[in-house]
Amino acid sequence: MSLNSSAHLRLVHPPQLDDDARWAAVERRDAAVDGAFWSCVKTTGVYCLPSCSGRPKRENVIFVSTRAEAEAAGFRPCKRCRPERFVSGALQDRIEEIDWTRAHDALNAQGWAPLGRLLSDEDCSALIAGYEEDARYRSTVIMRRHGFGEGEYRYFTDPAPDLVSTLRARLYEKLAPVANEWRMTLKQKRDAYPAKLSAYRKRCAMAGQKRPTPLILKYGPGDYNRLHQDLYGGEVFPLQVAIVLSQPGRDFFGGEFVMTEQAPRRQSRAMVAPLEKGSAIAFAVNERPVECAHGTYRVKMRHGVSEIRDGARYCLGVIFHDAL
Ligand SMILES: O=C(O)CCC(=O)C(=O)O
Ligand SMILES: [Fe+2]
Repeated sequence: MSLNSSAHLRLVHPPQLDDDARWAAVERRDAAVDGAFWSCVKTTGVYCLPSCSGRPKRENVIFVSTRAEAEAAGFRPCKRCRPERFVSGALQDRIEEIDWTRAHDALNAQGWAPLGRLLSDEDCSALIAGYEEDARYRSTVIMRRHGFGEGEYRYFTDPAPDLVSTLRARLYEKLAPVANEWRMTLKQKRDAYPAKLSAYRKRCAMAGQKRPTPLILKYGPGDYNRLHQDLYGGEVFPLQVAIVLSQPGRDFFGGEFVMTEQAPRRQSRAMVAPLEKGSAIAFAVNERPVECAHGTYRVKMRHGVSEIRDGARYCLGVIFHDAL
């Protein structure tokens, strides 16, 4: 099975349609142009795929080219056609389409940011099927043996499949500016994070951290992941990404992605991130700065997964520093 995300491309270069052609496509409910544009319905406040079964009036519809534009204008995803679930095109383009300004604001405000759907059903299935292929992995961890929880995970060997390498390299570039901002705010002595993952991995290697950290986790009924921090040595990139590969409420029940934050002299706060199949979350690995009237303080974050009550839950973890 191919893990190359271009194997199931639908629209690599969406045709540039004028508004009349867009409206004609909406009238025919043309799934072939899904992803090429989005129709926002002023009367209902939702935005839709061209193939949506809804029947808006022409005068109530405006067209936009990206979901970020629709959301910025205050429109919500339609409950019928679920435009937030739609994925197509090259993975790089999906990553570009994320509203990174909003993600950066969320990371600064709460230490985590939903990135929306990044992987297609086919991507998720390929990664899950690949879990059984020993040659892809450098090691397997049975969580109980280390007191990490119940379940297991496997670290990809180098080079990881295209999909995983692309995700890691491109997401790194988007998150490095936040990492550098946090480094400055927290007055850390470490050098600036380079713009490219390849340069950062060289730095990890100089610190003796040479083993790749992207992994797939697999949980069954009764399994869970204790609150933890993914630190693998002194070299730390302060953000990481997780992508759930199974659909909650169908493939598994329970198994929520949980985070806690510990501020100085405060009780911990718990946060739960809603994650659908294929959707990604970026979050703080260990510390993040919080600015207040008196200056800046440091908050510690941990993450884990609540008990899976039934079914199977797989997750792709993308950590940017390598391991000792
Ligand atoms: O299974 C999950 O959602 C959490 C995975 C995790 O701990 C990680 O990606 O670092
Ligand atoms: Fe983790």
